[in-house]
Amino acid sequence: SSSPSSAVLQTLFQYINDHQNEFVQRLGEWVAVKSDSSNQALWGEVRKSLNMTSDRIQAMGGQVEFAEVGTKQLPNGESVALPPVILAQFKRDPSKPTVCFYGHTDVQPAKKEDGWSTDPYTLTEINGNLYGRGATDNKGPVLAWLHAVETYQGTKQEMPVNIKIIVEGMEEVGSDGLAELIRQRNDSFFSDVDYIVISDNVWVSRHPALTYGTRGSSYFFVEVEGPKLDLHSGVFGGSIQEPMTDLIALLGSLLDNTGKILVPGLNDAVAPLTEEEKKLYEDIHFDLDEMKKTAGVKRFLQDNKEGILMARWRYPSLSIHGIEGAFSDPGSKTVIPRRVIGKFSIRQVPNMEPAVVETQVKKHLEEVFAKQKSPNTLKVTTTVGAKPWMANVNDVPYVAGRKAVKAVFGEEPELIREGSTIPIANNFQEVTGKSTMMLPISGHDDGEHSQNEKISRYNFIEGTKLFAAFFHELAQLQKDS
Ligand SMILES: C[C@H](N)C(=O)N[C@@H](Cc1c[nH]cn1)C(=O)O
Ligand SMILES: [Zn+2]
Ligand SMILES: [Zn+2]
Repeated sequence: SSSPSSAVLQTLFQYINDHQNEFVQRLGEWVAVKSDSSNQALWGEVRKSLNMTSDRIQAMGGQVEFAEVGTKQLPNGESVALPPVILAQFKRDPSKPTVCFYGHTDVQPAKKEDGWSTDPYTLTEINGNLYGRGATDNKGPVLAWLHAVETYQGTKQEMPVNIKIIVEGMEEVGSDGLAELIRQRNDSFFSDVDYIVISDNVWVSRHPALTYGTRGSSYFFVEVEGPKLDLHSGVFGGSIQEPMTDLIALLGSLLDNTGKILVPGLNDAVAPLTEEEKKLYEDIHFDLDEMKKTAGVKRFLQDNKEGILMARWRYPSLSIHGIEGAFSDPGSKTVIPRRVIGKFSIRQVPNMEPAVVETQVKKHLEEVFAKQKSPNTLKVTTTVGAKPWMANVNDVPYVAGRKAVKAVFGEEPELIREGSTIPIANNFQEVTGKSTMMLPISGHDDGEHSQNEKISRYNFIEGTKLFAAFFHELAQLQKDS
């Protein structure tokens, strides 16, 4: 239509189209930084990615504070300073609503030899897709927010909202220190924030979506220690109880072949499924066969859309991730590892409590280990402990989000939940009491955490338009109220 509102949006969208190559090039510069937070040796790169974010914000006239969030104790007892968190803001107009967007510039590990078709740290465009570690999780979306602000400046349009920004570099390992920072700054940085918006998850189909729930997560380390050094299996095999045998028994006791978690009591807390909730799954677009193809699996544990979405969104799941200390190189070394650490995580849903889950898991593992009658020692520790998060889809930012999706994509968004975890989402809501929403721009097949992670040029550029339109729609809602 030719309303003044749509004229503003058309001007913004034109600028984004005209500058898309510049935006993609900048994403390439960001992806080139190996900001893998899981590897402490790469925290310098994490800091570099935060510095690049800060430079961009400052180039647009924003003020940046690098907030220190304390130290992390390493397994060897040493304490190291955590990468800081960016708290940024632009000049404030008290008559306008304030949006604070949150994102992260750290990434999951990636090596070409893991099976990537291109170098993970060289953004490579193939058939409209931009491949690179962090392209979608979460450098692309963070840049898209900044480009949306830049678009208002570039088109000389007045910013319709005030902007605050939080960017961290430790999300992939559980957002160390961030919850405490939010508590400390609740009465200062957050006091004038109206809405917190996160864009760190994916759609479930080719249709745009708004997300109103995420699962929580607890990460477990199960350590079994035996002999004082690795031993020859030809000499000691058969005469000692091997730590790896104990660990396999422990890990094997956690879930069955239907995906059911076998830790006693754990499933009891799960919120019951209501008829009303059941109906919500019917209209979601989700192509089971395409999903199978994308993931390269022969079948899922559930044979219908509703079953798969419920397993992803509203039921807990347990995944075993690895065994530290086990022989994992190619070849056939005949060693008995002296100490092994099994790693698994449990995704948590409403109404589960990470602290209760931790107690249940520890009790279960201790009981299984007791049955092993092992002379070895068992140690169970946890990290992360993130709660699930749920929003009210009638809140103002969801209304603005719907209008913005309509303006950019010409359709209504799907209302979805997310199986992954954004550790800080629940803290934002509980500590600040501010309305928190998730506005994803990443595609359902972007492969977060996988080989060949990507964001499509379409999602990156239309996503930038979505954010620009979101600012506009949010301000319009305030004017209309
Ligand atoms: C959804 C987000 N992009 C993400 O990948 N989050 C991580 C956070 C996490 C949870 N446990 C440890 N890190 C995830 O869901 O794996
Ligand atoms: Zn992420
Ligand atoms: Zn991630």
